[in-house]
Amino acid sequence: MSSEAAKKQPRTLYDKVFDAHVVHKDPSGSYLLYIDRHLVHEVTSPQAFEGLRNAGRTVRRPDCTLATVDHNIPTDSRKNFKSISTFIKQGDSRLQVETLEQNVKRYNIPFFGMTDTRQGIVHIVGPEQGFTLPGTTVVCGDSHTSTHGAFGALAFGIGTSEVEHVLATQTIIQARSKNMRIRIEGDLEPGITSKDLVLHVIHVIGTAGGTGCVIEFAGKAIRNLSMEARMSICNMSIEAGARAGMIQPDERTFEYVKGRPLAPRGAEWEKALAYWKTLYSDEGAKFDREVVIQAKDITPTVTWGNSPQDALPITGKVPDPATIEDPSAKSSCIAALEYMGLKPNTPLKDIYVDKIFIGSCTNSRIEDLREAARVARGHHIAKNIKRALVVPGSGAIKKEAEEEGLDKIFKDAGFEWREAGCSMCLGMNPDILDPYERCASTSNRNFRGRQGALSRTHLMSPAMAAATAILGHFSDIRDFDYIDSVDKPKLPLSSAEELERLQIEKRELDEDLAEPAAPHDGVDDNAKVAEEISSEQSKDGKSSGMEKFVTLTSVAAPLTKENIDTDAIIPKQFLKTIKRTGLRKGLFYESRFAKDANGKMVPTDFVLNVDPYTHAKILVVTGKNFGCGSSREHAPWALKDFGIRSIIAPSFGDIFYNNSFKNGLLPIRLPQEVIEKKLYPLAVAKKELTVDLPNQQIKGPDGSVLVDNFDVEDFRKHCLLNGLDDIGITLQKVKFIDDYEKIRKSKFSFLEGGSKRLISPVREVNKSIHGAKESEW
Ligand SMILES: CC(C)[C@H](C(=O)O)[C@@H](O)C(=O)O
Ligand code: SF4
Repeated sequence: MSSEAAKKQPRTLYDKVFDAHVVHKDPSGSYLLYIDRHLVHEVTSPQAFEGLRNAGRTVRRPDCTLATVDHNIPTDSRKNFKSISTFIKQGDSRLQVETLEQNVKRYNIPFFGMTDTRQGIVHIVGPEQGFTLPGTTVVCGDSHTSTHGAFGALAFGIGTSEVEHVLATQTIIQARSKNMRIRIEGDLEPGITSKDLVLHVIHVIGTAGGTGCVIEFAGKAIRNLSMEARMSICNMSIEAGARAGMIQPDERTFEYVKGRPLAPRGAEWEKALAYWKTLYSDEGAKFDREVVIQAKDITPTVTWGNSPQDALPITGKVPDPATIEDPSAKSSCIAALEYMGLKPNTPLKDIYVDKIFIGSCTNSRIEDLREAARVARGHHIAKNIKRALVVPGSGAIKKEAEEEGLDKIFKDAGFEWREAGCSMCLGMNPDILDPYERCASTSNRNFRGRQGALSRTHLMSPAMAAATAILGHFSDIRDFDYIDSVDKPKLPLSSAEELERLQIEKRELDEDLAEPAAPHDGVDDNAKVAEEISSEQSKDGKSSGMEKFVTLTSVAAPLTKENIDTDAIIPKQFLKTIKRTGLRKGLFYESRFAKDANGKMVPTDFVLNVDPYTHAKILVVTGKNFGCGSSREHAPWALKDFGIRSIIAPSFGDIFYNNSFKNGLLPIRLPQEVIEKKLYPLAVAKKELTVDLPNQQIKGPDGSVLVDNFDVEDFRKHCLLNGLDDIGITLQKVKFIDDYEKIRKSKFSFLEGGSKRLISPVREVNKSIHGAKESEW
C-alpha cells in the first residue's frame, strides 16, 4: 500500500500525531520521530548534558526546550531567598539544582529558576505557559510527561540517555505503540472527580493494563471534564502501564491554550486551530483494545495497598487475603497489608492518618486547590493530624490562589501553605513522612518507601484529602459538611460517640500491629548514603557508554513478585547524583538492607545478598510488569553496576525496557509459564543459564536450548551486538532531520520560536497567567 493510500485509511488520534512527526523510517521498522517540545528538570538531565559535553555535541533546538527545577527544592518560604547555596541545605539536592543552572546557561536554554514566579513542577509549567500545544510531540525525562496528552499531544517519559539524544538531535527513536481506547460513558455523579475516575480505571485494567499502548480517553464523561481534570487523568496513564494517554483536543482545549504566553497568536493561531481541529480518531479507526466504563459506577476512591491498582470505593473495606484464590495476588495482598499496617475487613472510613499532602503534578492545579479549600473553609484540621501540606504546582498557581484568598482559608484551617515543587510526592526534598506514618495524598504513586522510608501512602482526590485532614480519618466526600460561608457556625465533624468508637478501634489496631522501634531513614541517612555514592563514583566523569552484548553465562537470581517498580529497584535518595555510576549499593536498597537492633543498616537475606547470586548477571522474574513506574534510568544503571546484564520477565514497564537497551542491558520478554516451568527452577537450583543474543536463544547448563528465537527488535539487537551509540547513528541521518525541519517551518510555522519567546528572567508577575499580556512575561 502506498503511504498516500495508508494515510487515507481511518486513523486514530495517536496515529495522526505519530505520522506527522516521522523524520525517517528505518528498514528494521523503527522510526525516527521529531520532538516539538522537550521539558527538562534537574534530576534526569545532568548525565545527559555531561554526555553531550564529553562528545563535543551541542543542543540542536534550545527554542524547543524548556527547563525548570522541581524535585529537589525545599518548599519553605522564599521571602528571604538569597542564593541556592544558602537556601538548599541538602548538599546533593543543591548540586543537582546548581548543575542544571550551569547547563542551561551553557546551552542557552530557557529556564525557570527559583527566583522566577513561573517555576514549578515541569508538567504544570508546560501547559501553563502554552509550551504544550495540541498535536505536538512532548518528551521529558520523567514518567508523568503523559500529562500533556490531555491536549491531544503525543507525550511520554524518557530516560536520561534519550534526554541526551533529544538534546543532540531533537528526535527520538521509537517503535509504534498499540492503540487502546477507554470510553467513559454517561455522566459522573456529583462529588466524583477525575482522580476517582482514573483510580477506578487503573483498578479495572490493572497497572499493566496499558502496557505497550497509547490510551485514548474518550466518551461523554471525558468530554465534560475541564482541562485540569483531563491532565490529572492523562498524568496517571503511566500508572496504568501505558506509553502515553491522549484526549482529543476540542473547544475547551483551544479556550485553555488561547492567550497563554507561548501560544500562537493572530494568523498563526488561526492556522494552528485549523490543524488542531483535524486531530481526532476517524470513524472506523482500529483500536487494538477497547474498554468501556460506565461513569455512574465510579464512586469516591482511595487506595489501600502499594500499587495504584489497589483502589477501592470509600464505602468498601480493606481486602481480606483469605478470600483471594490466586496465590500471587494473595501473597501480594498479605505483604501490602503488613507494610501498610492494615487489618483485613477494616472499613476504609475507619482509617486514621498522620499527615496530609495536597500537591504533585496530578493534583496541584488551581481547580484542585479550589476544591480542597472549599472543604477546608471554616473547619480546622483534626487533632491527630501532625502536618497538612498544601503545595501549589507552580509559582503562578500559588499567586492565583493567593489572589482568590485560598491561602488564607487553608492557613485558618491549620494547613501549611508552601512554595511550588514536587515536595512530598516523592520526598527528594525535606518534605517526607517518618517511618510508619500514614498519609492521605493527592499524588500518583503509593509505592513502598515513596514518601519516606517505611511510609504509608493512600492516594485520593484533593477534596477527599482535605476532608481527611478535617476529620482525621477517611470519609465519603459526598457526606461532608461543607461550610460555604465562614460566618456559619462550625458543624460537628462527627458525633462524639462515633469519634470515640473510631479512636478505640484505632488504638486496638495500633496495639495489634505493635511495631519494632522505628528506624529513621530520613534526610540525614539519605545524605549519608549519597555521600557514600559520590565517593564510590568514578572521577573521570565520562558517561558509561554502551557496552557490547553478545552472549552471557551466569547463575540467574530468581524473583517472584509482580509490578516491581523502579522506586523499588532504586529508591529516590539515590537519584540525587549527577553521575551514572556508583549505584550498586542503592539497588533494591529497601529489600537488601534493614536496620539491626543497634540501628545499623545490615544486609538482609534478599536473594542478591545470598551466594552465588551476589555474582548473578541474569535476573529471572516470574511476575509481570518489571520496572514499571518512574522513568529513572538509575534503575538500569544500578542493575548494571551490580553486574546484571539481562533480565527475563513476562513484561516490562515501557520506559525501563527502553532504558535498559541504552545501557547495554538485554531485557527479554517471555510467556510467564515458560519462565515458571523452564527457567525459574534452574535459577532456584543455582544452575547457570546462557543468553545467546546472536541466535536469540536461552540455553541450560548442559547447552540444551530452553528458549528459541526470543523476541528482540532488529535495530536494538544490532546496537547491542555492536555496542553502538544511538546518537551517533541518528546524527548520520542529519539530512533527514534538516529536511523535516524545513517542512515543519512552513507547515507548522506556529511551533517556531517555542520557548525562546519567553521573556526572562521574570521575578514578579502581576497578572494571572491567563490573559496576561505578552510584554508582562
Ligand atoms: C525523577 C523522575 C525520574 C521520576 C519519574 O520519572 O517519574 C519522578 O518524577 C517520580 O515521580 O518518580
Ligand atoms: S510524580 Fe511527583 S515527583 Fe514525579 S514529577 Fe510528578 S510531582 Fe514530581
